[in-house]
Amino acid sequence: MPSLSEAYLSHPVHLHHKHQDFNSLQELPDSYAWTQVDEHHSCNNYRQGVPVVDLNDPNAQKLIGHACQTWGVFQVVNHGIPMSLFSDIQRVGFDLFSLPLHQKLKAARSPNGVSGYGRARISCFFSKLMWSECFTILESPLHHFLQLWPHHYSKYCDVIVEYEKAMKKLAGKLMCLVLGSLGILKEDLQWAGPRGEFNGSRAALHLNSYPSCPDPDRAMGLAPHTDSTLITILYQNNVSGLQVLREGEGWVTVPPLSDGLLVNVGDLFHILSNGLYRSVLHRVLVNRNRQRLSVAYLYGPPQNDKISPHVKLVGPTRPALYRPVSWSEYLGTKAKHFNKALSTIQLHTSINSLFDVNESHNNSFRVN
Ligand SMILES: C=C1C[C@]23C[C@@]1(O)CC[C@H]2[C@@]12CCC[C@@](C)(C(=O)O1)[C@H]2[C@@H]3C(=O)O
Ligand SMILES: O=C(O)CCC(=O)C(=O)O
Ligand SMILES: [Fe+2]
Repeated sequence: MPSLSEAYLSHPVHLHHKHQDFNSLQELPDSYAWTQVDEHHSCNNYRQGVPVVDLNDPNAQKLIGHACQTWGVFQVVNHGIPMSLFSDIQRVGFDLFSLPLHQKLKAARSPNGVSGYGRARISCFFSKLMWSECFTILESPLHHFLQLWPHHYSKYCDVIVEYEKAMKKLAGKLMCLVLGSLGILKEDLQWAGPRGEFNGSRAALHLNSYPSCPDPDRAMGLAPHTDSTLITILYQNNVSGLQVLREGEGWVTVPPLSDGLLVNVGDLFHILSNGLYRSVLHRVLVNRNRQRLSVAYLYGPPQNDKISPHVKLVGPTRPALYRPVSWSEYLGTKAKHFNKALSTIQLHTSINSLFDVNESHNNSFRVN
C-alpha cells in the first residue's frame, strides 16, 4: 500500500502559472479575479453560529456529536494547548511566508509530492488562481527547513515537532469523543489502542497564508472544498475569512476565537460514520488590510488501514454507503475527481445521493 508521501505519484499536479509575489501587486490581476455568484452570508454572533464546545464540560461528547451531525464543524476551547505554542507556530508561518519568493521556491512542492511550498493542490481544478500560498509538512520539516533557513532551521523545526506532538494528543482525544458520540468505543477500532492514543495515525501539517488583497470582493483565498481527513484541527490567527456552508443558510463566517481551535469532519470520517457525520464544505475569503494565517492539522488513519463504514453503523435499514478505502488511495481519488471523490466510492447511488454533501453542493459556486 502506498505511503502518504506516495499518494500523488500517479496524479502529478503541474501548476502552469508562475508563482506570485503577492506583495508586489497593487491591483488584482485578471488571473485572480473570480466571479462571485452567491452572497456572503456571515453570522457574526458565534454563539448562534458554529457551535463552541468547552472540552471541560461534562456534556462535551454529546455537544460534539450534535455539532458534527448538524454542522460538520465546531470550535473547541479548554483544549489544553498552551497559547505560547500558537504564538510560536504563528511566528514560523509569518517568517516562512515573508521570505523572498526565490527562497521559498527552494522548498517548492514537487508536482507529485505532498510536502513543501506551493499553491493549494486543488488549484488545478479552477481556471482562476487563489489568493493564497501554502506549505505542507509530512512528519519532519527538516529537509525543507534546511533549504529555507540554512542557519536557523533548528529552532523552526523544534516548534513544528512540539506542535505536531500536541495536535496528535488532542486529535486522539477528539477522536474518542466524536466516535463515542456515535456509540463507538476505542475497543471497537483496532488502531485506537488501549488508551485511545491512536498511535498509528498519520497527519500532515498545512500552513496557509492569505496576503492582504487589493480587491478582496473579486478574489478567493481558498475555493470551496472538503478535507480528505478523518478530522482537521485548524488554528486561525485573529483575522477572519473562513466560511462553512450550512444547508438552508448559505456561507457562515467562522469568527476566530483567540483561545479556540476549529475542528471539522473530513471525508474519511464521513465514510466511517456511514454518512451520519458529513464532511463540511468550507472556503476562505480574503481582506484588504490584513494577512491571514491558518495552520491545519490534517489527521488520518494508519498507512495500511482501510476506512469503511463502521459495523455498528451499518444494518438492514442502513446499508454500508461506501466501499473501504485507504487514506493514500482516497487522496489519489481526490486528486483526480476533487469534490466528486466521495461519490466515486459510494456503493448505493440512490440512497447515497441523499447524504453526499459534496455532490449536492458542487455546483453552488460557479467555477470561472
Ligand atoms: C494530505 C493532504 C490533504 C490535502 C492535500 C494534502 O496532500 C496536503 C494539503 C491538504 C489540503 C489543504 C487545503 C485544501 C485541500 C483540499 C488541498 O488542496 O490541500 C487539502 C487536501 C485534502 O484534504 O484533500
Ligand atoms: O485557512 C483556513 O481557515 C482554512 C484552511 C483549510 O481549509 C485547509 O487548510 O484545508
Ligand atoms: Fe480545508
